[in-house]
Amino acid sequence: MNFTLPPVEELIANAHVVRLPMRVKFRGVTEREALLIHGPAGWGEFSAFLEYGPAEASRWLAAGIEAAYTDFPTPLRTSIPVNATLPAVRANQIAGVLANYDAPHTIKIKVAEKGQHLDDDIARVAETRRLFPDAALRVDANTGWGIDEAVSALLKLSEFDLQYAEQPVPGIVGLARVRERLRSHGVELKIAADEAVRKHSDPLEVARLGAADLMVIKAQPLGGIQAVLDIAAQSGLDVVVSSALDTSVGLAQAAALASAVPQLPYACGLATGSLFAEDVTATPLLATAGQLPVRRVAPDEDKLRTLSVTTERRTWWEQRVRECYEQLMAPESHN
Ligand SMILES: O=C(O)CCC(=O)C1=CC=C[C@@H](O)[C@@H]1C(=O)O
Ligand SMILES: [Mg+2]
Repeated sequence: MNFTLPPVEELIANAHVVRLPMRVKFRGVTEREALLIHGPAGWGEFSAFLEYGPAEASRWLAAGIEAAYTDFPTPLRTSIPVNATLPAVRANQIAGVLANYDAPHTIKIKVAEKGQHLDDDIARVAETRRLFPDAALRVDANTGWGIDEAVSALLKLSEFDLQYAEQPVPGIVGLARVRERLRSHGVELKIAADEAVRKHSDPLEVARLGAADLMVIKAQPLGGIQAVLDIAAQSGLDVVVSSALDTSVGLAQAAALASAVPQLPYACGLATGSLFAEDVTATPLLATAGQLPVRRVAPDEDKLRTLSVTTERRTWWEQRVRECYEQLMAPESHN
């Protein structure tokens, strides 16, 4: 970390825990909990997914503290081109979900959802292509396929003209295999690494092994803006800055990260504010015509009140902050 950790009691004293309802199920959740930290530089977000243990979640805490205690970097751009994100909904729900985004020019479609089949993915991608004939389409399987399955699925899905496929299979070597196998079929579909970057002990391994064409990078999961800018610079790969399904406070940090990345050849996955039915401010960070503004976000007091969680959940989050803080204080911490 490039800043001194404030005392944990100070973090807890200045924290608010909220729960936001979502318009549509995403990543298996219909509600999203987040702890927001108020600090001298503004607001930060700590919203590691509930199932993550302290080692992984501590990077998210470092990011939240960074946002609350340090200034955002000097922006190289004032707005960020963003994609709409389409959860693994049925084909007849697509138009309704995408109506929550203002004129998207790029759409990321979730595929390989547990309990669904390749036919569902084909129907979803085909219908999205029918509705948006000129949009750039990409798919994200979140490691949901095996190698053979990924190759046959992507051979079929690439008929709809895909910009890239994100994390079709688990691991780093798996990505490289899928990429090679597609090429041996004459399909030059680009492969993006996401989980292989943010969940791996070494986020640069993908780049070192040349396992993917581009990297998805996220502010909270990778420990904050400065940590991610270092990873991006060292990787030498093209990057796509994506959200961690954050509230508008976390999205502001992610947009600040995207604003400071030297090259942004692809739209970023930062339009996820549109997936929420409620946000922490009456002026949430939403995209207009595929562009997201770069600005700080402070939650509204009345939203903090109406969206606040039960005492029991608040206690759970406080305990989690303490456990993650311990990790950040540990001498072996890589953060
Ligand atoms: O990249 C996007 O378009 C939106 C963000 C997004 O897809 C995700 C946000 C949070 C958790 C992840 O499962 C998921 C992703 O895999 O990229
Ligand atoms: Mg992904």
